Amino acid sequence: MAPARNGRADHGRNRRPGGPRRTGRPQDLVRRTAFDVIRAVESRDAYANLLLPARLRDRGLTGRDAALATELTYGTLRGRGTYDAVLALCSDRELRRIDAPLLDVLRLGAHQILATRIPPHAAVGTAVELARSVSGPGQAKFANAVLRKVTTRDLDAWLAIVAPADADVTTRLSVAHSHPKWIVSALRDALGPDRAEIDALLAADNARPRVTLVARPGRATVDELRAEGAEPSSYSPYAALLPEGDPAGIAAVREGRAAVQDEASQMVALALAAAPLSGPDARWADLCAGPGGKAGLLSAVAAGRGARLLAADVQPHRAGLVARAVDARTGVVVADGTAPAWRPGAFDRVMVDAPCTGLGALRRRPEARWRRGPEAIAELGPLQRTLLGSALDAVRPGGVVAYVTCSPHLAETRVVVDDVLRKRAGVERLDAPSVLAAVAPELAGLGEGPYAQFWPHRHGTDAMFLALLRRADPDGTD
Ligand SMILES: C[S@@+](CC[C@H](N)C(=O)[O-])C[C@H]1O[C@@H](n2cnc3c(N)ncnc32)[C@H](O)[C@@H]1O
Repeated sequence: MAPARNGRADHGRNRRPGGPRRTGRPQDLVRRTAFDVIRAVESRDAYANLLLPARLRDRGLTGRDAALATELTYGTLRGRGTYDAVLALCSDRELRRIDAPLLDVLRLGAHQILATRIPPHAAVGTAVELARSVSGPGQAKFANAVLRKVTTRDLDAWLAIVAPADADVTTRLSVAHSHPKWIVSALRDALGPDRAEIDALLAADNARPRVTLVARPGRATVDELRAEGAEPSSYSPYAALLPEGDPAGIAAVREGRAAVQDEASQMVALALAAAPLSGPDARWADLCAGPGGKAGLLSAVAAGRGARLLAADVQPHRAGLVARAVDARTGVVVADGTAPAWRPGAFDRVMVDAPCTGLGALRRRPEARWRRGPEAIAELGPLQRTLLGSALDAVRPGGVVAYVTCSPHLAETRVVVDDVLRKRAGVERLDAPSVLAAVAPELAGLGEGPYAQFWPHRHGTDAMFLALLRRADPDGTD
């Protein structure tokens, strides 16, 4: 059940030596910081994962203080759907009539009361102080009344009321796991009818993801990462898990020889490199390369095989990030993949990691689920289809295209591939689960094929989708 009860927060021990007092005062810097980030996310579409580290730095919050501020920010953003359902029952005002900043204070308070170990009286006290400084004394009284009601039950007891067992399944799951209904429906469609599995998936979306590193082959080794505290990982031969600490503390990461990269993201790049093809195998391309996760791995694998990668992105600053992730042999260009600057059939292997809703990475982007609605699917569909078509034009007969999304939504995955292939003869679907299993034999649970779908609750990775498509080669032997 969500929100995750994984809070390790202990407000009594979060005082910075010589810093402001932390409890019950407006200068409670930890909660203020969490509030400021939550507000910026809600009011000006800021990204928590970018803004929070900057605010922590500005305010000199480190160690336990930084960990608490991070937990409160992410936990509140993730759990918003559940907390709003509880707050609606505890408030004599409709939530839409509450000032937006005050509502954020209430959500932050509800998170502390229901999903952390912070004693309820301290959670209420600090939230009321925050409400006073944000909205004035009258609103602080209101916040006090609402949050005191929240303290009358624990999370399970509230869930029994706001997400009762006899409610319609999508509604119950949506409230209990704090996901918008349209996302619950889409995930159920993609995952299949198993009720326990959808529960597990939604819970996994609310858990903190582990930090996975990639040792870019030829530039760093997994042993080197392990010597600096990383642990073995399950699937990718280049992956290691970092149980704690800052990845930037590892020399290979600082030097760009290793990086933070989800393991499914590594595996889909390795699957493109491993897909069987006949004939030359020297020219590879990544049409949507920014910020360079998959291109960084592909360029290193290509270098080891005497091949060369061309990495493109339509956005100049993202192409700039790619240039920092790849080796010097790799070409990096600012180019629109739908209006290619390369001749047809120029490449042997092509990656198209299409822009998508990112529904497969909800663990990492706590606010993402509230940011866009189902209309995003329709908006992205034409671009996804055009990019896949361009990739199929860019690969030579006999060459292979990987179509990848960090989303399991059927309308962004198999429906896109099936639509494009329906209008195009001479393209074969390779069995992506088998190709992946050839890279990592213990990898299972990716679906029946020919497409492969990773899942957070099964694989501990993002929900990444992979289709491997090979152009027919009239002269080939396959
Ligand atoms: C899902 S991200 C790619 C992530 C990347 N492959 C990685 O592993 O780090 C999609 C990228 O496609 C780029 N993009 C969007 N439209 C594009 C287009 N028409 N041509 C090329 N790139 C495009 C975006 O700028 C974005 O960087």
